[in-house]
Amino acid sequence: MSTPEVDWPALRDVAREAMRRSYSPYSGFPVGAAALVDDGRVVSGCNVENASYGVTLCAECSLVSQLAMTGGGRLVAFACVDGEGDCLMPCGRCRQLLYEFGGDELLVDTPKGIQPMTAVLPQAFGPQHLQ
Ligand SMILES: O=c1ccn([C@H]2C[C@H](O)[C@@H](CO)O2)c(=O)[nH]1
Ligand SMILES: [Zn+2]
Repeated sequence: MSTPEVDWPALRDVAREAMRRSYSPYSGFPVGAAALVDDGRVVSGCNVENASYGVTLCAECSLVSQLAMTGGGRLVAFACVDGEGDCLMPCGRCRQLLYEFGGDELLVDTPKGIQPMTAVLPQAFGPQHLQ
């Protein structure tokens, strides 16, 4: 899929649905994430917090778990929303997490428009560096 057809409004809606499943009693900051997979599947996730705050899982963690558990594949488009349903940038750790499964071509919904991972995580470290 070189220039993937992405239904961004639909992907954002899936992220908003996922956000409603958030377990975030400590921050009060629910997050939902959704991604299109190269076989047409859509995977999603929400943040899951913990009384030991640092153990918290970002929404992207649950998304990549769902990716693996539903058959793997490559991420081609990603959207993340906050509790208002507005576009949210993934944290630094999650950019790395997404890079593993989407690489440079992964398209990310940002407040500045749709951007490739090369803009979201420039000069990324990835599996290619372990060769
Ligand atoms: O990329 C991000 C950034 C933050 N959060 C969550 C973690 C925490 O539960 C809350 C506040 O940081 O937002 C995510 O799920 N993804
Ligand atoms: Zn994160």
